[in-house]
Amino acid sequence: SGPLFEPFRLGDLTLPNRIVMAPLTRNRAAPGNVPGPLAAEYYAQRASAGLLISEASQVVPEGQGYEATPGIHAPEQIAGWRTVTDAVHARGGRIFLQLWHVGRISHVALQPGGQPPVAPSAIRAATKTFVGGRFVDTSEPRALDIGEIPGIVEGFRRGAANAIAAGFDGVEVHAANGYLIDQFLRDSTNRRTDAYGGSIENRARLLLEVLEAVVKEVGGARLGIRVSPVSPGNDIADSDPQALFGWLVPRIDAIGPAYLHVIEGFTGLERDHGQPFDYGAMRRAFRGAFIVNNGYTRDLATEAVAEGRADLVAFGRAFIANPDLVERLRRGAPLNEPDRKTFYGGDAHGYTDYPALQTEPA
Ligand SMILES: C=C(C(=O)O)c1ccccc1
Repeated sequence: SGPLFEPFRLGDLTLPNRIVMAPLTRNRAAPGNVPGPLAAEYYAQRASAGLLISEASQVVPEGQGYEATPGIHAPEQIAGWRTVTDAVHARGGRIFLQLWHVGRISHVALQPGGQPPVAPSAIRAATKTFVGGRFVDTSEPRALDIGEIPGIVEGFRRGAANAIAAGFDGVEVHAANGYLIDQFLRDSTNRRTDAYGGSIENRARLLLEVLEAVVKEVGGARLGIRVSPVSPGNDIADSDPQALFGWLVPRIDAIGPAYLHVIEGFTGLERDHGQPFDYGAMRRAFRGAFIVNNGYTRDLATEAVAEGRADLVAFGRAFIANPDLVERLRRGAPLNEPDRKTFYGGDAHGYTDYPALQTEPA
């Protein structure tokens, strides 16, 4: 039934197909930023994916930027995630957790002690976040002191260790979409004059330190990285993304992660957005698995895998609305349309109540 349904070896895992559930923020965590009561059901419903990647989960309290996103830094959060991984494994699934720190994409109301969000430099993002049921302007951040950076790296390492303790099969470092690590990578947001700013090598230092710490903790087989080379979302830009990633990818490759997950174009919008980017060069510079994402259809995904441009294809919105996306793609069945009004926040509606295809009567 086609290239998307060939098994694939990812680290120590055998994925039964090439279809990945992309990380999706759903803002349904319970108080204490614990996974919500429906999270286990939501992920278990989608366990037929080759690989599930969880919603982004903050590694430290100041890494939270939106209401009701789960953490992976407190014991009760680890316990909450354990119910999710147990439910996915009981259905024969495999799941990675996405490790997150939002940096400046936050608001003082979400910050411990109402402090300013942290960032590489004190440059406010021209964007909004969601607090108290309303969209509000992100707050003015403060620049991290160089002495605080080891604490950020430790936060990611600890989060990775906590994710494995919670039963995850691996972790994905979130280096995309204008969040903290991406803010360090780009010269529009990183104006530091110390060893973490200026040259590409300096701007990439935090990411590589995080990857080194996490790979030491969990091993390359259980490590993935997500990047978005040219997406402008969350008010991010760079003067030369091709040079940045041309320098970066061989060094990511040398650390030996199982996969590189690449968002093509503008996250959630057009794939051919703005400046052209040579994704093929990235694919050729990386020896691990290559996951592509953003607006893929069954045909586009089949072509990408058949032509060797990707090993795996991640689907976001399609997985929100189709718990049995794998079966629907296998059959070429029509897909449920996602309801954008219930993407962020709420209850079971638009979360665990999307229908699967009726299986033929036995
Ligand atoms: C973690 C997110 C990302 O990577 O874009 C996110 C956060 C809030 C809403 C949608 C997506």
